[in-house]
Amino acid sequence: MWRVARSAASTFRRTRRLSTAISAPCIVHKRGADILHDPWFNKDTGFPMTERDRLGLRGLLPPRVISFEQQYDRFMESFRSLEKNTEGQPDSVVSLAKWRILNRLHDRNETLYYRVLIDNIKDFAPIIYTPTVGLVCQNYSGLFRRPRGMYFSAKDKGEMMSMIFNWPSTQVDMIVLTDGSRILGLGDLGVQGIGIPIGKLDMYVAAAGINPQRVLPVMLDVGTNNQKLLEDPLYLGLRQPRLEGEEYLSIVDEFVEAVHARWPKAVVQFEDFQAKWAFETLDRYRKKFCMFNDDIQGTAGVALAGLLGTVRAQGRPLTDFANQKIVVVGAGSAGLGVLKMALQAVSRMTGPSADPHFFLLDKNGLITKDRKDIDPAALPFAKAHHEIEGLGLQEGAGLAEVVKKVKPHVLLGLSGVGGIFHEEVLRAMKESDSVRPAIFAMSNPTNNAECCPVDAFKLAGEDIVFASGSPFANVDLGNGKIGHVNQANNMYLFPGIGLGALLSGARNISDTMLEAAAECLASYMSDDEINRGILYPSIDDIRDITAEVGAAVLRAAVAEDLAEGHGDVGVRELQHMSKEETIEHVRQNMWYPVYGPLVHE
Ligand SMILES: NC(=O)c1ccc[n+]([C@@H]2O[C@H](COP(=O)([O-])OP(=O)(O)OC[C@H]3O[C@@H](n4cnc5c(N)ncnc54)[C@H](O)[C@@H]3O)[C@@H](O)[C@H]2O)c1
Ligand SMILES: O=C(O)C[C@H](O)C(=O)O
Ligand SMILES: [Mg+2]
Repeated sequence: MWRVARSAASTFRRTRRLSTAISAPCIVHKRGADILHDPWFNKDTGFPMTERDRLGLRGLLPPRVISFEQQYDRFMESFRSLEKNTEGQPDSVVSLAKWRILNRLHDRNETLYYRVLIDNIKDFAPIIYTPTVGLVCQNYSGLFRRPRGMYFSAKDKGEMMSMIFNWPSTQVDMIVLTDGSRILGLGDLGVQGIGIPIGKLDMYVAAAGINPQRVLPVMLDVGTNNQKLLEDPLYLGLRQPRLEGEEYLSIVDEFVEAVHARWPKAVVQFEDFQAKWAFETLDRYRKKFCMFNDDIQGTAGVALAGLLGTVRAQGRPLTDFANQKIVVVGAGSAGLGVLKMALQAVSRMTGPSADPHFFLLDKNGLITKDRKDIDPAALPFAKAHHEIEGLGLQEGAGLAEVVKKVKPHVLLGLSGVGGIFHEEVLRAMKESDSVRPAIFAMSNPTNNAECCPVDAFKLAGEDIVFASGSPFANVDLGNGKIGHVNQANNMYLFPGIGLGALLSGARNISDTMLEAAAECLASYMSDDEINRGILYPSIDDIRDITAEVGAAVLRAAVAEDLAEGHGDVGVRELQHMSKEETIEHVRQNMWYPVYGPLVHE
């Protein structure tokens, strides 16, 4: 008989049971082996005898009943031995091995999977989410064993309204949708991009407590322009170039209508669409449905919270944000989203005639009003001749030159280009006009980060504030000093935005709701943390910060008259909740994984 040691290192949290999690019976329409093969209901050896009798499971399992806690410890032990056994092997091999062991558990027993994920989020987020999820997407066709989520392809035109009813769950609250055209900084990965909605929704379950039976990852396969994939005999997506123009939009329209016909109150998050479609679809749907684009809007809020934290770290009042010189590298969905929200923040501080000191670069260098065929979305941030002539800058100036001449307070990268903040650029940041310059290398995954923190602290100086999109270890600066590495990733906001929108029953997601989310994150950190260069909470606290962000978003929806209520809780009730009551209400509505009694019907 195997024995599971109750090791002191067990992370199983007995005290975390939330009152709503104390298991209401769960109705199951299956019996016997069908239950064991359904990860939503399966408890493996954890089925108590009475339940085995009730559900026709007697004899289908070994006789001994193993507790949830023992199962948990056994999984963690196999995970830790896998870590030991793969020591010294290439990072990609180790990461994929870790992803496989977690994915197998996900496929078998969702309750246990989400419990280990929640309790060990710091260790497991980099596997199920960024950066390993990028590697999984790159290798998806080879890794594919079981489907997860739904696939709507260009060949399904005219069928989507009936296809949506193939999804087995009666209720869906949260949908993450991609067309695979810009997966992290890895480009067009076609159908293989489904890994991103799956990873994002895992974060929704772990951070926002969305019931995993009510999430739906979706791939909209309109083809791919990735030649390597088109030539790969194992590629699982449509082997055709991407649809464009009206043909493309008609597919997205049909999907969105089908979803809203079946689940009118589901929140839809658009993720990793190439910039032109990211902006176009956001414009097209945001007033009609409860949706948002995470790369444009979620990222903007997280970056703004970090930028406001940077002002505090400099010992300046928040209103000084209006005077910060910020160089943004990358004028795509993320970079433009950040600048738009930053501009709104400056306008709130200084009035409509705000004149922020933002400099925007894309692959052709500094963007000015002299740029030919300028992207209209970049126009508000393009520099006029008179604004830069004193600095000796002109259209298309390179990054190193811009940094040397502008001496920015903040250098923020959302370019997708690894290492673009090279030595010359980082050394130039040492001459910044700020006492505490900030470097945000926000591109994902790890190899696409604009620089690594070791180089940043070494070349730009130990006083910098540093943030990256993918996780990196803190830097040992010697003399007992630590260079803190923040993870500026939209995971700090999208779960709360989605949860707040859902629980308010918002008709749509307004700028005010998104501002409320960003402000909540910005004010979460104490002065002491900020002084130590810590801009965001530890990922261990992600459930807590998500409850607060969710409440802030909900309250903003109510204040703006966008809320229609959710479930038994109507708008009136939401209106009468204090801030603390709203946070408690949000917490009470977060799903938490425990084995509840199963009742057959
Ligand atoms: N940390 C986060 O939370 C977060 C959120 C969203 C996006 N991202 C990351 O940001 C990156 C960009 O995402 P996006 O959606 O904006 O992509 P995008 O393709 O829409 O935009 C990329 C931009 O970078 C510019 N660029 C390319 N090469 C450049 C170069 N050599 N110098 C300067 N600019 C260059 C392009 O011209 C374009 O404007 C991706 O790596 C993505 O993973 C991170
Ligand atoms: O997925 C992430 O880690 C963040 C962001 O949405 C991205 O596209 O890089
Ligand atoms: Mg994204």
